[in-house]
Amino acid sequence: MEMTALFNMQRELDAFIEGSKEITYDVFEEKSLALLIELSELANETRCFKYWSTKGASPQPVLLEEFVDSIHFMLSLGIMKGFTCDQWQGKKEKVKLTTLFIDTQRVILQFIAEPTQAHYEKIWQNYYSLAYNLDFDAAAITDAYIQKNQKNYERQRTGY
Ligand SMILES: O=c1ccn([C@H]2C[C@H](O)[C@@H](COP(=O)(O)OP(=O)(O)OP(=O)(O)O)O2)c(=O)[nH]1
Repeated sequence: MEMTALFNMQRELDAFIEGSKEITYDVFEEKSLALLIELSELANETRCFKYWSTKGASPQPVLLEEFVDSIHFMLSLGIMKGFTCDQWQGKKEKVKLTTLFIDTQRVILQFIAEPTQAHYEKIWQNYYSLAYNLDFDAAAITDAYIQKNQKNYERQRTGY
């Protein structure tokens, strides 16, 4: 998946948010924690680990919105550190979701401890697997990203 357009949209959104909230300090840790939380919110909506319950996953649009919140913070962290992901690729392999969520938490924590391009790419690969295992295709992700990106502007404008 081609990512240049999304990186550009994210750069503009970040500048808008940081301007409107007058952010003058380094928010790398804040964005990193936000990413971990968005990942957990997605896991929670899939309910994949809730062996104690018979209730199923939330509807696909709910999962997709949680997913693209993570994508916002992934793009944003890359922009902060000068890292890219020109072609988003990964494995097309059905795996156990719970294991994949834990592994993704692990690679995010690795990146936070040591923010390198290699660690950054590893997170993108995990998110590719998440997308594949949750049946999101490139077009659906792009559409949902654009929609949430617009919503984020509206929220800033309405004093969120
Ligand atoms: O510098 C930033 C800060 C935030 N966001 C975006 C990412 C995400 O899409 C949204 C924050 O997530 P969410 O919408 O879940 O925010 P929340 O404050 O947790 O929402 P709620 O109060 O509805 O739970 O803001 C950015 O893109 N760049």
